[in-house]
Parts: sequence; C-alpha cells; structure tokens
Amino acid sequence: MKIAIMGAMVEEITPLLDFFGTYETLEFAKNRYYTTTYKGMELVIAYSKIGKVNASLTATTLIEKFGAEQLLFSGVAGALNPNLRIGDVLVATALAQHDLDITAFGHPHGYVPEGSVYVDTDASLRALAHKVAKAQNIILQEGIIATGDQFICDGVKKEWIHTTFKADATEMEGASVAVVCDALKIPFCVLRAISDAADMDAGFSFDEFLVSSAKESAQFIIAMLDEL
Ligand SMILES: CCCCCCN(CO)Cc1c[nH]c2c(N)ncnc12
Repeated sequence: MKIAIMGAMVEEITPLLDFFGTYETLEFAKNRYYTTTYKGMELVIAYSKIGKVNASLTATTLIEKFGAEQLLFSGVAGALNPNLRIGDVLVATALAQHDLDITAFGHPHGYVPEGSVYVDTDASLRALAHKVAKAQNIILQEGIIATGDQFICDGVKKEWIHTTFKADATEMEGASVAVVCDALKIPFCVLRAISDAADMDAGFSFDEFLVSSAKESAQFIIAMLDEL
C-alpha cells in the first residue's frame, strides 16, 4: 500500500521526517518529495507550499506520479467554531472553497457548474481517526473545513465563512486536496490542529502555535499509520 502524507508548510511535515529518520528526496515541479517505508507501507511525503494552487499540484503529483493510493493531510488551521481551542485536533467531514464565487449568476458561494459546494472525506479514514483518538485518549473534533487563498485574521470575515459554510475551521489547502482526490478516486482525510482563532490576533497566535500544533497533527497521523 502506498500512502501519501501531505502538508502545506515545511513545519507541518518536519515532525514526520524527523520521526521516519531516513528517506529519499526527489525534486519535481519545483517541489521535493520524500519517500520512505514504514511497517510494510510505502510512504511519500511532501509539503505543497501555501494555497490552493500549490496544494492541487502537489496532491495530483502525489497520486499521478508517485502512485499514492490514499492521501492523509496533516497541518494547522484557524478555528471558526467558538468551541474549538488552540491545540484541538479536527478531522474534516467535508470541505468547501470559501473564496470561489460566481454568485453573480445565482449560484451559491463555493459552487461552480459540474461541481459541488462540499466534497466529503473518506468515511473509513474518518472512522480510523476516531478509533485512534479513542485508543490514545485524544479528543478528536469533527467538522467542516472552509478553504481559501487567504489567511483569515478578521472577525467579520471569520463570521461570514463560519455562517455561510457552517464551517468549523479555515485553512488554505484542504478543499484542493479534496477536489483532486475525489476526481482521482483516492481515499483521503484532512487532519488539522488549531493554531489560532482566525481573528485579529490570528497572526500572533499562528506564529506562537504553528510548530506545536503541527506536531500534534503529525503525531496523530503517525498513530493512524500504525492502524492502517
Ligand atoms: C506564513 C503564514 C502562512 C499561513 C498558512 C496558514 N495555513 C494555511 O493552510 C493554515 C492556517 C492556520 N490558521 C489559518 C487562518 N486563520 N486562515 C487561513 N489559514 C490558516
């Protein structure tokens, strides 16, 4: 089985590379792909760089060029749901693009013809995440993620995204991974640890908690591998 583990930033995959220790590095399309094996599984690890376009390129490459049969995303996100705290780990049930907008033609936010507002994540990978959380006594939150090419650091935008998409968290890559994996029929899951509250303090909070939250998400992904 060949598993892809993807992040957006180097900080999101460094904990993974540190854990696996030895790996090959392959340069392709202005990015680096790290391959290793773990408990009989072939792994290919990469960070896409920030944003939906970068994430689409990397997700497609992981599947089409490296042959990944499942894709796990690990990273951090901003909380939209007031019940989410810094450090909480969330597994996505569905993902939408909050900045995709042809409402001028009567379509809902996040929708384009022949598409859908939401892409659902793989139910069995989600179930696996809950099984791992239970085994490890970790509280795993579940919810909708709204993705867009903006770092959200403003209460008004935060509330608009929360309300419009009933989203619990926001980030900048997940929905791209969802569209790519859905189109290529690859089971995927998106796991994010909260680094900020997507409000006026989000920048400072992100800087303070990126590394620790990224580590939490990565550790959870590793625990999932042990059960895959
Ligand atoms: C150099 C700084 C790069 C920030 C990249 C942030 N990632 C994008 O995936 C996750 C994220 C954490 N908090 C967020 C927020 N409030 N809005 C959007 N995205 C996020």
